[in-house]
Amino acid sequence: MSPVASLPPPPPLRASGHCLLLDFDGTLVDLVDRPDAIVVDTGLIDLLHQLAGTFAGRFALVSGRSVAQIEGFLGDAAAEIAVVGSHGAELRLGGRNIAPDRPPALVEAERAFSAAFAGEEGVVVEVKSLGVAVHYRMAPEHGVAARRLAEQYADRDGLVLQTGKMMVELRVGGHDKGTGIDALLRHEPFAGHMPVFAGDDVTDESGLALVAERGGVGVLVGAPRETAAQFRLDDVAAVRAWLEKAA
Ligand SMILES: O=P(O)(O)OC[C@H]1O[C@H](O[C@H]2O[C@H](CO)[C@@H](O)[C@H](O)[C@H]2O)[C@H](O)[C@@H](O)[C@@H]1O
Repeated sequence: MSPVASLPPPPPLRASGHCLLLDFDGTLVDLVDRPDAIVVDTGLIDLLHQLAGTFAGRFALVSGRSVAQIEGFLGDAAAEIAVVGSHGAELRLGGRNIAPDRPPALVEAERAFSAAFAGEEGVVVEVKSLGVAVHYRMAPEHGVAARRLAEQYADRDGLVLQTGKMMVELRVGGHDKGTGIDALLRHEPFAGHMPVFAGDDVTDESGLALVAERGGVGVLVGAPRETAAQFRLDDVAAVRAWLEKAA
């Protein structure tokens, strides 16, 4: 881990010998109040198409969202891109999906979250294929209660508690973005290529650490913090400007 210090911006992206892996929320799209309210503009869709071509298919999104959610946001563009979803638990590559079963305890947690926060304005319960999250960006005063409730369900059926930006989540354990990227790099066309990964959240740190271990390029997006990344960009706009130069 690098101490909190100023990291330089990343070098220009090179497709030759590299593969490109990008976090989604906070890296490619700006964070907004509600998980379903992100804006995927046509400029982003065009950029993703171009990057898939430039990297000859060695291009993946690595997200805490499920593969199905990413596909829903990207539409046809998703077909050309590999997706590591659900914090590393799911992999969709070449039209094939690899994912564990949904544990029954997630259904119970989903019911408990929905009951606890029903009618609480500003709290959003997000149901995912391998996780359930409580978002309190619009009502931060509910953060402590959300975490306490999540703690009650953590460890049931192997669920783990995952914190994120203004949210707490219960998700299938045994995976993280590092293990997800590791799995991806074992498959063609990614195998044998140096990974470049950019992400903003603490959940991206396992991915940044894995990439650093492999001698790849890790880019922290956002304010300086302790990180395994070697480079930093300020925000989504800076990430997109960096990607556009390569596309
Ligand atoms: O790994 P990521 O692709 O960065 O996904 C992480 C989480 O992103 C989403 O939540 C975050 O973005 C929301 C929309 O901007 C925002 O309202 C929320 O506060 C953020 O935490 C998504 O909803 C989660 O499922 C992902 O795990």
